[in-house]
Amino acid sequence: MHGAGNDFIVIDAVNQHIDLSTAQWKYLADRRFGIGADQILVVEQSDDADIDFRYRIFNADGGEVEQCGNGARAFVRFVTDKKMTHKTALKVSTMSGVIAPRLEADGSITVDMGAPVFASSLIPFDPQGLHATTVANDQVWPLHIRGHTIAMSVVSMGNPHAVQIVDSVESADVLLDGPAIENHVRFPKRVNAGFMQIIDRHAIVLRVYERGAGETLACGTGACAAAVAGIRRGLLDSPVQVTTRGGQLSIAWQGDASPVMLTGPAVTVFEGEIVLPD
Ligand SMILES: N[C@H](CCC[C@H](N)C(=O)O)C(=O)O
Repeated sequence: MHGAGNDFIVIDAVNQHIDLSTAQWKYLADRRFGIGADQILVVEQSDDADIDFRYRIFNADGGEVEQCGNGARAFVRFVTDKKMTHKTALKVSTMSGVIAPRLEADGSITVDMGAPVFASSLIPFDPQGLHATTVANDQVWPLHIRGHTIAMSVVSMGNPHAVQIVDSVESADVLLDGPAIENHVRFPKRVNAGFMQIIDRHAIVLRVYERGAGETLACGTGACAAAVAGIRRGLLDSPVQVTTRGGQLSIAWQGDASPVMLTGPAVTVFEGEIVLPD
């Protein structure tokens, strides 16, 4: 499946027992030796009567992570098409809390991704010794990367994001700066690196070098983080249309502790079975 080109293997772990090793997750995600995906999404039963499903996410590097916005839309499409639910509005628990995806009449999917988090310790981000610049309602941090300093907004959507504004996403050094940011010592759990080009107050173009997956064609939580950072900096107004290399996403956020709403497509490409090596 994919959501704006961010591609996933989605596995039903309600009707089969799934307990894979890191090496097996990596094998599944490998585009040459396995099936190939940015992330692997696992659909599990919920042990809470008020929650419809549990949703686990593994990056292509085999690491389990807290949240995946594009994946949440593929999740809804999967459980709906597999008739694992008759609901169109779900409550789904993830490692970072409960999200609420909803299947819209036009086939798009809107996900309440919860409120953004800015406290450094919760990102987690180590600002020690750095002096932030206050820009409207945002704190912008000077991060030293590959011999130059980049002004970063740092925000969590359950997973960590460092977002910078660039003049052009096409000329941005995503493939060199991206991994340097992802693995920067000030992010103890690494970080997703967003490169945002502002078009107007309601539109951006975005590239994201994702933690554990490299550059993807779209990043849902990255689109949320970029829109939130731009709104906080007084440069964007909700809703924000986000153009990614894989398609269009729409983000709505009313500020402060209100939830970030992510809307976009979810497409099933094919399904099948695989015999996993031990
Ligand atoms: N690479 C992310 C997980 C997937 C997020 C992205 N695919 C999305 O749509 O939000 C991380 O390590 O936090």
